[in-house]
Amino acid sequence: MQIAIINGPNLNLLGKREPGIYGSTSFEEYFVGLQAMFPAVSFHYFQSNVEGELINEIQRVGFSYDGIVINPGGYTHTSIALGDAIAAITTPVVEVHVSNVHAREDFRKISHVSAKAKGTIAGLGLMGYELAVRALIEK
Ligand SMILES: O=C1C[C@@](O)(C(=O)O)C[C@@H](O)[C@@H]1O
Repeated sequence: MQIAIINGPNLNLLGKREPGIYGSTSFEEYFVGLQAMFPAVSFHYFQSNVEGELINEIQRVGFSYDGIVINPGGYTHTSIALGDAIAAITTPVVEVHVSNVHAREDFRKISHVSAKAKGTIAGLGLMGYELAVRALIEK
């Protein structure tokens, strides 16, 4: 089983960035444990701060992989093109947010991705990624 994890802008700074909101673990550290939790899954990790690169990656994996876990970062709230890319592909997508976007500024309550995703997990920290993987495996 092949699952792609796609992280959007500023998520390369997890662990350093606003640790009170996003925690003090980097994604790279967390990813080691995540892979150990699901030995039967072949993971591919991609992070970019560039909207078009995220769309290219969604298109690249979106017709052959078994699942995509995406945290689109700030593009969640602004990018119609990212939502369109998720609507265009056949691979199921689970949207993850480390923080509880519904308990923060109003602009974070809007997502151009949620309606195109199988489901959304928000506010459970990095654990959201493992829950998303479980959902993709069990569906
Ligand atoms: O960059 C991010 C991270 C985020 O997607 C999260 O994981 O909580 C929430 C977004 O609002 C924010 O722009």
